[in-house]
Amino acid sequence: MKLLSPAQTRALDQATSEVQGSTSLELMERAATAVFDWLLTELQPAYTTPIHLFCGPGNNGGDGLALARLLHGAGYAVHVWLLPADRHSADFAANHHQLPREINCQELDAARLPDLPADAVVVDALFGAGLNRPLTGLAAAVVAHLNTADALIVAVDIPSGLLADAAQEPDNPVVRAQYTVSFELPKLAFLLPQNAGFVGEWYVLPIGLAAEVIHKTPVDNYFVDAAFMQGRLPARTRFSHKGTFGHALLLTGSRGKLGAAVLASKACLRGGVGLLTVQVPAVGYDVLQISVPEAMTLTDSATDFVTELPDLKPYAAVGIGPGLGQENATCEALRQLLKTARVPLVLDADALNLLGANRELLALLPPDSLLTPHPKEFERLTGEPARDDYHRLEQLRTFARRHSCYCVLKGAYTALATPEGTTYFNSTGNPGMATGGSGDVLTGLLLALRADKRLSTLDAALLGLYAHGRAGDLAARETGEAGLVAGDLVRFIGPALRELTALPRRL
Ligand SMILES: NC(=O)C1=CN([C@@H]2O[C@H](COP(=O)(O)OP(=O)(O)OC[C@H]3O[C@@H](n4cnc5c(N)ncnc54)[C@H](OP(=O)(O)O)[C@@H]3O)[C@@H](O)[C@H]2O)[C@@H](O)CC1
Ligand SMILES: Nc1ncnc2c1ncn2[C@@H]1O[C@H](COP(=O)(O)OP(=O)(O)O)[C@@H](O)[C@H]1O
Ligand SMILES: [K+]
Repeated sequence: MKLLSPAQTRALDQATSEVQGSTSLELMERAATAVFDWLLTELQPAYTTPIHLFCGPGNNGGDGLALARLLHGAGYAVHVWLLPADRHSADFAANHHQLPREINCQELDAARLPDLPADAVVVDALFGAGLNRPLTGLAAAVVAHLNTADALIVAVDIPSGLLADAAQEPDNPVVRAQYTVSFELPKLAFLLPQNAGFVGEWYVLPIGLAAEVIHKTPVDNYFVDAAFMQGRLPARTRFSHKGTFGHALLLTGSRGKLGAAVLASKACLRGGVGLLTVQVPAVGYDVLQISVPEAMTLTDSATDFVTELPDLKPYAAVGIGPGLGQENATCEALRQLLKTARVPLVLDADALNLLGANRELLALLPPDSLLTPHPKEFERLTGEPARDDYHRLEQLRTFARRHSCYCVLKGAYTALATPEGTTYFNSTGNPGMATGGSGDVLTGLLLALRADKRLSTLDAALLGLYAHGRAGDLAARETGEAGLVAGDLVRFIGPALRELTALPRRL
């Protein structure tokens, strides 16, 4: 799915009306009906549940008024609160006109803001995508009032006061919703940790906006969902052999961190690599041979950490980082790798920390390298703390462009920035994956996919991120989130990849 800017969303609304020969008022009715259906299905309010709709002067308020009419028509107890304004949008006015007289509808007054009991549902339809400045005065007072209430808050399109795709001052008034119900496409704001307390759990409801217009709209940001990924992994042909899927080399492990080596190795094998060779310090030889018999093991001349590079000729891709440690000799091996590698590289964990501590090495990164930092590792890479999540995304884009690499920023909606300036946000995964070793599993899986010559760098990265999160979702069904450990992810890589495999062509 594409992530559109507010200006593009407005243009899409207009183009939809033109292409479909419908009016914007009809579009508003579709939007309100979608929220109505969602409310009844997901929240299942009792007929006695008080539903308070707070409506602003624009089309977001118009959505709220149309929703109030639909809820009232279905027999629910609604109360409409209007934010006084000099000007109203035409579709607001049309829906205001259509509001049945029996509905209790009042203007908001700062001196007498309504009581909102804990069992009430509040619908926040004050401001949506049209927000162009921080809320002040009565609007700000209403937001503060909603935020102190115990009622359940459902934001229409976006919590009022929040910008759809840009940073704002931390103390700007913004509604803290439990649910946000948006239309057709998600908004960038929903994907950033700093907004989680405002957005709550979010839903995107299809309202039939023109698919052909969305298709033609150029964007920098994508939300990677199942439809986007379906069939991206080519099926294996009958006569495939080990060579088809590549021979990967993984440089990993140090004393006390061989678990990372084992997890990454297992993930690489489950990711479908043809052959895997793992270079570990001597202390890791028995561990690897016994835990991962499918992998070949090379031992370093050093006992406790990796210091050497084997001859790189046999390998289709090289991964480095999990459990590696940051010894000087390891850094030299990394430098050697960056200088000599002519095949795809996947760099993670301590390999990134070494890059951060020796930033001159960044100039040696071969083009199309894949880096997988979490936010702290990313900060070490750039050496500049991010002001907020938007700034960090900007840094990510700049980094990927400047170093011609594919850079991942791991988290709840892991972002992948490409050298061309596009950012992809992964949709799979769950908080159960916030457990030691999850990242090592990702590195192994990505290494397997980079060794597969059938895949572009972008497809390998997207498949790896999506399948890793999906493996987490499948695992959590069995273990629950708290009980999930990184080894469980390994078990579900196969099923996750199977879901993404292209079906044979049929007539
Ligand atoms: N996406 C879709 O497909 C569909 C979208 N639909 C709905 O339309 C919504 C967007 O509606 P919208 O453009 O009328 O803007 P909205 O957010 O109601 O603001 C209204 C006006 O408020 C003003 N204003 C701005 N900031 C302010 C502030 N801080 N304090 C005070 N005033 C402020 C500003 O006017 P100004 O004062 O600048 O002239 C602005 O124009 C969208 O979120 C969704 O709910 C559906 O109906 C159909 C399908
Ligand atoms: N709340 C979450 N939702 C989805 N994925 C998550 C969440 N928390 C962590 N993850 C995923 O788990 C992995 C953790 O990686 P990392 O921080 O490197 O862990 P480690 O260093 O312990 O291996 C990342 O791929 C990240 O995207
Ligand atoms: K809103």
